Amino acid sequence: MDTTPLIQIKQVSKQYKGATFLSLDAVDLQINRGEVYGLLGPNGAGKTTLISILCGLIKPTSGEVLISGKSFKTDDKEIRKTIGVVPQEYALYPKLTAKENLLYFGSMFGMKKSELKPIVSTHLDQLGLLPFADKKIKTFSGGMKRRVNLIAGILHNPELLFLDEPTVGVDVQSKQAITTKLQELNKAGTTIIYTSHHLREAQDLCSLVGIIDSGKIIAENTPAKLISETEDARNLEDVFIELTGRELRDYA
Ligand SMILES: Nc1ncnc2c1ncn2[C@@H]1O[C@H](COP(=O)(O)OP(=O)(O)OP(=O)(O)O)[C@@H](O)[C@H]1O
Repeated sequence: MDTTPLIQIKQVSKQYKGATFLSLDAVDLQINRGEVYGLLGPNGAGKTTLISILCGLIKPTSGEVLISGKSFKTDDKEIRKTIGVVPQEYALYPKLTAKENLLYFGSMFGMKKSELKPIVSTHLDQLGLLPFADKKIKTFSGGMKRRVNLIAGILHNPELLFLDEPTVGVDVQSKQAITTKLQELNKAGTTIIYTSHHLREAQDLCSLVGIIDSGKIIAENTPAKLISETEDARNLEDVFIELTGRELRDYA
């Protein structure tokens, strides 16, 4: 069995061009296979920045990221085959149907149409979307688009899946369909790293939680340990407020 940590983040910092501050400040993190890791933090904490670096979308200013011991600097293509990315913004074409979108995204992973068709149908079915497979995305609700967005990231059965707020702005039914699907993927062996502002959801879903604030990881543990080790905390929201404070985090 491969005992190399799936993700190693060593002293990763990020200062965007023109910025006067660090969006990530010397982050060290190690994530093992099989985890559902929730990256939680207030607005502007650095969650999207960290996840974007981990999936190779942007480069850190300094520090090192290793995925299965490999670096994007030398093994970019190889790493990309093993990861799936579900971004915060929809990556879907509104004028194409759900099925057409998914066949297109699957082809980007080098998958053949004949191979893709049954995979697309299975995922659409499991997420309650099979009756809408041939309808254009522009007619879909937010929750339906989020579910198609998720499928687009998992067609190639990635070993490691990154999701940036996969349940933002969806109704309870869609939220449940998405979290159930994530649990099934994890059971089947996919390691999941995701960001969310839904702390109740993260408490139920995550095996490990990292709380990030001002570009630094300020706490990391299982949800149960974080709750039991924080005085008077009844849930993850209490822990979050205790660690990050009540002050509003508006930024522009
Ligand atoms: N492209 C960019 N250029 C300059 N600054 C940026 C850029 N993207 C993000 N930032 C800044 O970096 C900091 C971290 O932003 P990031 O989007 O990673 O936070 P977040 O935790 O994902 O926030 P949210 O919960 O609001 O999505 C913020 O101060 C943000 O303004």
